[in-house]
Amino acid sequence: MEVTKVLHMNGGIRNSSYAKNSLLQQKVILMTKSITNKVISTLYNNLSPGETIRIADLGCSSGPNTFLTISQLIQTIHEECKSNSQQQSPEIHVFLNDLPSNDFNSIFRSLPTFYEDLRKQNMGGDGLFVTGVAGSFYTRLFPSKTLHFVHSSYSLHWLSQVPDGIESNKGNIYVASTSPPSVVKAYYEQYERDFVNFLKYRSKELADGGCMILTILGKKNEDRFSKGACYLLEPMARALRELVVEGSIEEEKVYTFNIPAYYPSLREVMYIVDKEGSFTIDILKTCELHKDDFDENMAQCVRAFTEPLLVSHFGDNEILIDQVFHKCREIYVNFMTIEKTTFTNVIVSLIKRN
Ligand SMILES: C[S@@+](CC[C@H](N)C(=O)[O-])C[C@H]1O[C@@H](n2cnc3c(N)ncnc32)[C@H](O)[C@@H]1O
Repeated sequence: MEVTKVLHMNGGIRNSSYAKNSLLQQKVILMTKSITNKVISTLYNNLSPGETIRIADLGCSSGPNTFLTISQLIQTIHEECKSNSQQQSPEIHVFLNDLPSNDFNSIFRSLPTFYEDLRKQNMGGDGLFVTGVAGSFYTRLFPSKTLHFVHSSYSLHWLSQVPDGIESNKGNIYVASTSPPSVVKAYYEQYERDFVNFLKYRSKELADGGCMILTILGKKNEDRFSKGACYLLEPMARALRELVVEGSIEEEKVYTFNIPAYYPSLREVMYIVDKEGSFTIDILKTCELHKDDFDENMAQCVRAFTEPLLVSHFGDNEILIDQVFHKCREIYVNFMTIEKTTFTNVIVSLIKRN
């Protein structure tokens, strides 16, 4: 599976779209607002007169969350202007990045309404420039020293590829309690390689004093089978195994399906940032979100971010995909009533070392 070609959230605004099934991620963006405000305020106060502030949102996807992130940032800049009695906000250039198969068309179609809403709220719109940037954030995306701020929410747990050497992970689609130690190691090592590349490239692209705030779906502790990730992916693994027993999918097909994602712990994030060395850690913490905090159909939520991967591996068979998620829905209901579902988010605020 070529992840950079295949991976994207379900586009558009149909029932299974990411736009309609991303409440969990929306809650997470709102949770980090105070940290983001603080960082943006500092950046604003350090701008030279007339300087354009350049911000990148990496893994922006499409739908309301894409615009929620930008409007929060713009609002903070406007509030800073007001409190400094400045008549005019600096020009703001926002780069929205995602993989090439992301639904950028939906974003571009929504832009006029977004600008109009900003004007209605007296937050300008004229000095805002939005640019789409298609490409993997595990590669260089921007010229040297051009960005002031990088934001990324719920994207950096995606890997650049399914780790090599995990053929023995049969019947699991991720790191599960029955995965051999070699599989756990391969997943972690792929994560470390990818995150190091991410930090290395961003350190080249950020201007001196530039900052990043990254929110990553993680695990609660060093327990490699920590529940957070299991809540999301284990029901799908069970659904696929049931479909093998029923004869709807070949066993070998399920044995070779693995999700290219890794959910790191706070200590793993800290270790990799320190080891790579381009950034100092300003804030590093975990925040938990409970399923009771948002009303979302988890099977639909998981469908919105995994369907393209399933289609690429099992074929574009709508009946089969419907079957998988029909089973998932039943499994989620049982799974979540037995256990109190909690999602652990690792939030890290980083400042580029000079
Ligand atoms: C769960 S969505 C998060 C979207 C949005 N930031 C939010 O909080 O709702 C993760 C996004 O990261 C993107 N993504 C994953 N790997 C990527 C990569 N290597 N480069 C750029 N985007 C990537 C996916 O395509 C997807 O749109």
